[in-house]
Amino acid sequence: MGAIDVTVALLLISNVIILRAFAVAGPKVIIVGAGMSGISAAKTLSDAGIKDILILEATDRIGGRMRKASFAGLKVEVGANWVEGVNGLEMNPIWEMANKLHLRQFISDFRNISSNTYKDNGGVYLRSEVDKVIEEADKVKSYGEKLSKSLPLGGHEDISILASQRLKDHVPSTALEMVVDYFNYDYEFAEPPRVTSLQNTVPLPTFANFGKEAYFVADQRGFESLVYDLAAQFLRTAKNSSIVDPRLLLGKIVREIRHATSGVTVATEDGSFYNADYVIVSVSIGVLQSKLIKFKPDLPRWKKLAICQFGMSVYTKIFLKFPHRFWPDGEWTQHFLYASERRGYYPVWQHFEKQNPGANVLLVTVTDEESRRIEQQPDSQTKAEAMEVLRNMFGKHIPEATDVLVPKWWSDRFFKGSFSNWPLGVNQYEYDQMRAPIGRVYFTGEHTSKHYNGYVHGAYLAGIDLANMMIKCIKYKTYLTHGIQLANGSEYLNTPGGDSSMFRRLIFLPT
Ligand SMILES: Cc1cc2nc3c(=O)[nH]c(=O)nc-3n(C[C@H](O)[C@H](O)[C@H](O)COP(=O)(O)OP(=O)(O)OC[C@H]3O[C@@H](n4cnc5c(N)ncnc54)[C@H](O)[C@@H]3O)c2cc1C
Repeated sequence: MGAIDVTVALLLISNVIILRAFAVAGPKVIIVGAGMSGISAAKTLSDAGIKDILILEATDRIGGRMRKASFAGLKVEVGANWVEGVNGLEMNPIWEMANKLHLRQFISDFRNISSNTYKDNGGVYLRSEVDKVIEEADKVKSYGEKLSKSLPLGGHEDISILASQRLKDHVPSTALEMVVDYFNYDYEFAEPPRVTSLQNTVPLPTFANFGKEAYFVADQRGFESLVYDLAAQFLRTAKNSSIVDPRLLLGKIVREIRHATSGVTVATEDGSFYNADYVIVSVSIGVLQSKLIKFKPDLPRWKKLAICQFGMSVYTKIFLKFPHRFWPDGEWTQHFLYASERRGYYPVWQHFEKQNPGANVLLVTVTDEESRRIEQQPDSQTKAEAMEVLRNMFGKHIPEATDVLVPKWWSDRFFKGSFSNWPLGVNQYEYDQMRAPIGRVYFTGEHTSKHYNGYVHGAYLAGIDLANMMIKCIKYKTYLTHGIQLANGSEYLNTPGGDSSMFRRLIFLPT
């Protein structure tokens, strides 16, 4: 399968039936997007013998939100950086993959953060003062966990994390309380506790199942090398390891997906058309919300509502290069906090002296509204703001940063944010609607992971689950739908152990 002649395509697009006449035997599957979930879905199909696949990726690389960049002589991660959820009851598959490749990774130990919390008017807080605030926050969190577990499963009584704090009569309000609160929640979900669902995030399945530890990847090959390694297991590569398989097309921006009971046609921005039996859409929930891709016929209203209700947060990692180090070095100093009265103002900092001694690089993370604000201003302004904060922490005589890197995930039309966050107001049923296929159009991506939305392992597992579901449908010549009453021929589908409990009804395709 490949690009078909544009004139023929224009003729064919008006008649999907004719298009099908050009098809060769066997299911063909187009995968939109070559991030972790798209590649993991494609590999699962390939392993099951479905080799007639075509991956259409908008950018000039694979990996999506796992992306390294060159900065100050280093390779830094502008997207995913941590293997989150390690050393628990279950094995995080990403941890296994990272170890197989011997990625350089460092445990992130935040225990000493209370010795490294800075006031916005200079100096650090007393350790005992910060410990007291952390202890109080931990008590409120434990209360939230108990409350969350007591809520009815349907989600109709879900509350926000902030509401649980209010119930415990503890709403962070001082600069110190706010930065600890930010560190506990916004630093993980990239949205504030007022937005985030208690029931679906506390406790978080990632840490409950895979373990509480997180490992920071600092490897010149990049975290993205996991995706390349996965791709190389089923796509042809050249001697220099670059992927040369014609089933992966880069720079292909999908703008339209036509779907019917007879097949699908995918149109790209450069005027090409591709036809197949099925399409898997692995773009982010932010891209789905942005309508970059038009569906014809349009997605049903219930599906669009579910997509629009879910959260796409913004998490921005700002890197700054300095001529020399002026921050404390040594064990336990890697992470430090800045407690501003303006919640979320350049709050969480990190140095790389352990990973890259002498690199003289700092990383500061901002999220949500601050991220959106920063994306809209010149990087020089962002650097000036960060410098002012650093001078508040370390004094007037620190050197000026010589370089700054500000990734812009929110403005990028192929991402529209960093990762999904489960907002208050979306129950399990609506979440399932967001993930549900529409006829021959299937959806994957981190935002469709049953337990691990927002994470690399969520993207990986969602791709596998979705592909397995599709394989079943192909095998039984069926397709799945959700949320609508079907005509004759509908029945129930049970897939024990699978992730398709949401898909209640099954309809037979006309053959
Ligand atoms: C700043 C940041 C920090 C993060 N930190 C962590 C972390 O520490 N640990 C962790 O586990 N997770 C982290 N994540 C989340 C993690 O990166 C994602 O959950 C995961 O990589 C998503 O993979 P995906 O395949 O679902 O989506 P993506 O990686 O977004 O893949 C989708 C692909 O679709 C392509 N695409 C989009 N539109 C089109 C179109 N119209 N046509 C064709 N192709 C298209 C995109 O270019 C992209 O390659 C972070 C993410 C970001 C951005």
